Amino acid sequence: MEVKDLHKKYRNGRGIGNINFDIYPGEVVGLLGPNGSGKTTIMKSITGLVRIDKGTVRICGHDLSENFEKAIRGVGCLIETPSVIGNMSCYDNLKLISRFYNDIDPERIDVVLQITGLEKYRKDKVRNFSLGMKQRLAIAMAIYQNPKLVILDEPANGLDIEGSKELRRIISELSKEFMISFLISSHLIHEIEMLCDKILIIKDGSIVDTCIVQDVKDIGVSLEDYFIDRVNGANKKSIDSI
Ligand SMILES: Nc1ncnc2c1ncn2[C@@H]1O[C@H](COP(=O)(O)OP(=O)(O)OP(=O)(O)O)[C@@H](O)[C@H]1O
Repeated sequence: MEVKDLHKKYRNGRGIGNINFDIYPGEVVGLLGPNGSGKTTIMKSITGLVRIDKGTVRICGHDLSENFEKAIRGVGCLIETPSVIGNMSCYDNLKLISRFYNDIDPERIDVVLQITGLEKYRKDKVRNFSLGMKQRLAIAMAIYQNPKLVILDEPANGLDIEGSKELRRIISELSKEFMISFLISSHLIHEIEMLCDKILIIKDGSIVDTCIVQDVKDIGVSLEDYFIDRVNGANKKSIDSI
């Protein structure tokens, strides 16, 4: 995916501006920034959930504003709370999704249940699921249509240690085995550090830095210190010289 010169201002003057980034196949990219910095607005802008003022978003070669249906077909997303139906079984929630995609063999339901480790709960009512299981089901729903890019807004929120670990396992498997790219926002810096290859640091609606997690580790700086340095506006030399 390719995002160029993206701008979105709400009526109150807040929003995002001059956003540029690429995500390559199989890459896991984190959006890291303080509250109100614009992470959700970026995610909503690139999925057509808010109307952008300026810029281009290309997904799998399709321009989001010119060819919305083709572009969005390549995207699975989980923004805000997972929309699962409690009084239906796990399988039936997926069956409902499958109705939107006549061209996909419904056997894909079994595949996504297996990837997300939910096969043994397939008949269970979702209202009895833990938050981590609901989150896994939401991911199963997001990947049903074989997306090339999955967008997850704060996916580890409220998850316990095991739930977070399982989520990381699923994301890592999908990115490595199926070359699915991910764009993930989080406040949880350690979660982002363990999950992501690349991080976009957002402040006041702009990307103030793009870094490769391994490069930060290689210079011997914690991602936390690196992030604080960037958000506080220190220049690159200050951290490079540590
Ligand atoms: N619908 C809206 N109308 C007006 N202003 C908005 C709207 N949605 C977000 N904003 C403002 O735009 C800015 C960016 O908000 P956004 O929700 O994208 O940030 P965020 O980084 O996702 O925040 P958080 O980490 O708290 O979820 C904030 O100042 C916010 O108050």
